[in-house]
Amino acid sequence: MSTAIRIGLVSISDRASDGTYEDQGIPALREWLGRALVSPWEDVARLIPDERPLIEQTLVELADHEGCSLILTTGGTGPSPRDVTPEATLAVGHKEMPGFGEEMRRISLNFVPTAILSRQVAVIRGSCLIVNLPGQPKSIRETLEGVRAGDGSVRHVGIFAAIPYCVDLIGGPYMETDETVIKAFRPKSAVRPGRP
Ligand SMILES: Nc1ncnc2c1ncn2[C@@H]1O[C@H](COP(=O)(O)OP(=O)(O)OP(=O)(O)O)[C@@H](O)[C@H]1O
Ligand SMILES: Nc1nc2c(c(=O)[nH]1)N[C@H]1C(S)=C(S)[C@@H](COP(=O)(O)O)O[C@H]1N2
Repeated sequence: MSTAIRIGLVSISDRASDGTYEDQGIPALREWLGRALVSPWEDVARLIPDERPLIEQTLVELADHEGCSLILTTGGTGPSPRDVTPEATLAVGHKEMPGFGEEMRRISLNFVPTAILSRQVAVIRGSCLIVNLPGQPKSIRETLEGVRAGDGSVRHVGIFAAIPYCVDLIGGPYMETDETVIKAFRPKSAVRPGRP
């Protein structure tokens, strides 16, 4: 039995956190991970406003004290004055992982021309990978799972395909996925015997 990975889910929204509307970020993240992951996992969820010190403090708490190997944030990546998630993420990161942001913007352009307005980044802090997703709840599935053709075949692979191997490389638990949702890619040498 493999160790359950702890995944931080951080919804960053002024209006969801003050009750103006119901938060759909954390439910959407849970729903997608529930379909995508076949190995054990548990989440540590936080709903917070777009306040840079609070975002930094939350990311540090989840990475350093809650034992999260992966944190997914949603919201606050756009150009508005209150959108500061990328700045907070970069401030707590030890190493930037630019490929995630680049690839998410490419994937998202298949859905909306305003994809280029998302300044999303990803970083490694210690043994935790932190990835920003946009705030629109539907963008969670779009970026993690990618683009499908009308017949369900994959046209553009989602960024989650690269996350299990990245977590391996930083010392986290071995994550396995349901390949009908997202196929995790690992080099052959990194695939554990008896596992996909
Ligand atoms: N947590 C959320 N729950 C439900 N819908 C959301 C959430 N976050 C964002 N949205 C929707 O996605 C849109 C774009 O997200 P964005 O992060 O830019 O929010 P915003 O316009 O800065 O406002 P806020 O921070 O108050 O959610 C929002 O205007 C809202 O319609
Ligand atoms: N996949 C996907 N990416 C997306 C979107 C979307 O609907 N789907 N919305 C875009 C829009 S309209 C904005 S303003 C930016 C920033 O969103 P955020 O401030 O909610 O993080 O994400 C962009 N990326």
